[in-house]
Amino acid sequence: MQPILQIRDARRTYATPEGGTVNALDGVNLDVGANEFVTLLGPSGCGKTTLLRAIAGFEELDGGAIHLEGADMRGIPAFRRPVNTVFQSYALFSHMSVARNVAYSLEVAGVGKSERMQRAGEMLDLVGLSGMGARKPSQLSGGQRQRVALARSLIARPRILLLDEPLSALDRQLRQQMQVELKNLQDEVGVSFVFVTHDQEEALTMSDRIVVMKAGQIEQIGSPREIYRRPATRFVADFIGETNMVAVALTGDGKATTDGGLVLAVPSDSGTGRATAILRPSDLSLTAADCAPNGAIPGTIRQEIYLGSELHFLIDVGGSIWRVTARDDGRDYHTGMRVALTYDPANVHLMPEAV
Ligand SMILES: Nc1ncnc2c1ncn2[C@@H]1O[C@H](COP(=O)(O)OP(=O)(O)OP(=O)(O)O)[C@@H](O)[C@H]1O
Repeated sequence: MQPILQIRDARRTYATPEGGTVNALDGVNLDVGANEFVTLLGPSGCGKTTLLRAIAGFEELDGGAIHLEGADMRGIPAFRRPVNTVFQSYALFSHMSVARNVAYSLEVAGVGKSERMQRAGEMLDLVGLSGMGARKPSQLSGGQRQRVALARSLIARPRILLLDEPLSALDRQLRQQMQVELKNLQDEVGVSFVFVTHDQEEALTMSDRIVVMKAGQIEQIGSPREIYRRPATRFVADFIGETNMVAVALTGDGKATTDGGLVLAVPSDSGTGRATAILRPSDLSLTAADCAPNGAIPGTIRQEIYLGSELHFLIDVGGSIWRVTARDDGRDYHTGMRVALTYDPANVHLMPEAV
């Protein structure tokens, strides 16, 4: 099936006031399918917003091409593209009613009032604001205003909705609620979403696929599970959640040896040579040193961090610090205690050492 959005070798260089240049987009390739929720994730300055603005038509590329529904977008102004954008600051018209805000693009397009109001009502139902059309934006909460902005963007039935950190102004609880709602809404309306965030948890929660960017390039594209479980590079492993990374030599018999002489069990088909082994803190379990099974990793608790139902531990393993997340099982673990770490070898992910 033809992708709705095709990006080929997109390049954009900015001249900086300091006299240098920045490659904001440095050869980006990406396809987005119909009804897909794709998230652009990466640290500040990696090029997420530049890519979104190039898709929307607010920014020209220096090289490469963007196709929407098969059509080359070069020279096509923003308002003629089958996309709409939701920004962090929702920029509603404060003097207009909520319904009129939502219907504004239809008003500009000359659609008659009764149809406008009917469609605005449908959109407000969709985003959970039934009956609030007569209010002014100032009479709504932050989360409700963001929903009005969504309704306003969806009313013109774009094929793709671009969302630039739309939840970042909301407090944590509302934000988590809106993450679930936004994903449900996207399923319901069947529009492709390209969502920008630097919040990895948000990306994992909502996306069908995550695009991890670094310095104008794509590091990895994959499902949330692939990105979390099988990071392609150290950068991705580090950026998505907490990680234990250790350099090892694979000995080919389902074993690997760290530079400190520790022997780890790894998946049996792992081959030989140098590699980086990755173990997530939640894949490690903690036991007291005196009841450790064979092959457990010995260590000493350096710090214990209490987080309600979970405990986080920093464990000294032969001079390097490993992170472990454990459920609070009521046992008395304390700083300085000798412990052992156990794990399922199938959960050890191996990466080539160089990346
Ligand atoms: N108009 C501009 N002039 C010069 N440099 C720019 C301009 N716009 C962006 N840049 C630079 O291009 C790079 C990418 O910026 P961009 O806004 O796309 O990053 P981002 O990933 O969206 O970051 P953030 O998460 O902070 O919004 C940055 O190094 C930025 O400083």
